[in-house]
Amino acid sequence: MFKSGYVALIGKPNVGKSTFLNLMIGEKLSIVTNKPQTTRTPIKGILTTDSYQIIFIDTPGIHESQKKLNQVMLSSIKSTIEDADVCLIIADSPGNDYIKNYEDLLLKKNVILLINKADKLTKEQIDSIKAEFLIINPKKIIVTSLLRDNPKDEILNAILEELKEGPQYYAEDEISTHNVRFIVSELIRETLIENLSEELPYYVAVVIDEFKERSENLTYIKAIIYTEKDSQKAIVIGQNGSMLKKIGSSARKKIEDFLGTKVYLDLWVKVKKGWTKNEKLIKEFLSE
Ligand SMILES: Nc1nc2c(ncn2[C@@H]2O[C@H](COP(=O)(O)OP(=O)(O)OP(=O)(O)O)[C@@H](O)[C@H]2O)c(=O)[nH]1
Repeated sequence: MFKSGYVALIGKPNVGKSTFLNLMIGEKLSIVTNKPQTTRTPIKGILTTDSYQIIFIDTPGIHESQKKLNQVMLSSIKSTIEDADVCLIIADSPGNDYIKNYEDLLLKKNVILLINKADKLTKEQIDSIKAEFLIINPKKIIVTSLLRDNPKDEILNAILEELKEGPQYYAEDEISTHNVRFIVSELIRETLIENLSEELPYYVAVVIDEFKERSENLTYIKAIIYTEKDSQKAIVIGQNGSMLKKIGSSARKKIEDFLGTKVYLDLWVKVKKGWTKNEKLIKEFLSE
C-alpha cells in the first residue's frame, strides 16, 4: 500500500522548523538562521520512497502582531492547517498561548507534537510544554533535539502512522515545488539576515530579475534587493559599497554550491516605499 499526504509544520519563530525540514529532506530547502521569523512563504519539501510520499509545508513562524505583513502570514498558516493531513507542531520552550487561536482547527486534525531542543530544556519545562498542548489532544509527543539526536526515523514512523493510502502527487526526483529562482532568492535573503542588524531584514525583499545559464558552467543572476526607505538602502550598500560586496560574495558561494555552477551575481538595491504595509506588493515580493 502506497501512502501519501501533506504535513504542515507549525510553531513559533525560531523553534527549528527549517532545521527539521533540512533533516528530513537533506537539501537546503528552507533557510536556517538564528534570528526569528525568517521563513515568509510556505516551502514544500517532498520525501518520496517506494512506499510513501510525504509533502512538508513550512509555515511562517506564528506571531501575535497585527501588522499587515503578519496578517498575511496568519491567514496562510490557517489555510495550510486546513489542507494538511498531519500537523506537526514544533515547540522549544513553554509559553505557547497562540495554540488557543488554532484549537478548533487543530482538534479536527492528526497532530504530532515535537518538543525540540531537549538538549537545553529541563524536565519541568518539558512537562509544562506538554501540558500547554493538552487542549489540542496530540496523537503523539516526541521529545528530541533535532541538532543533537537524529530523530528522523522516529518522526517518519509517527507521520506514517497517521497517513492513509494515497497517490504519488509528485515525481520521485522532485524535492521541492519551488523553482530554483525562489530558492536562490531565499539564499540571498538568508545572507542579508546574517549580515544586517536585528530589525532590518524584515524590511527587505529579494526578487530575481534575470536568471540566465550563460554556459554549462556559468549562471548569470540579477537580483534586486528592495528596502522600505533610503536609510535602509544605505545600510545594505554600506560604506563605499562594502556591505553589498560582502553580501554578494557570501551569497554567490551559497548559490554556486546549490546550482553546481559558477555564478555571476549582480545585486541591485532599490527603495519601494512602505512595501511591508502594502498587501499587493507583499504578495508580489513573497510569491515563488
Ligand atoms: N540547542 C538547540 N538549538 C537548535 C536545535 N534545533 C534547532 N536549533 C537552532 O535554533 C535556531 C532556529 O532554527 P530554525 O530551523 O531556523 O528555526 P525556524 O523555526 O525555521 O525559524 P523561522 O523560520 O525563523 O521561524 C537555529 O540557530 C538552530 O540551529 C536543537 O535541537 N537544539
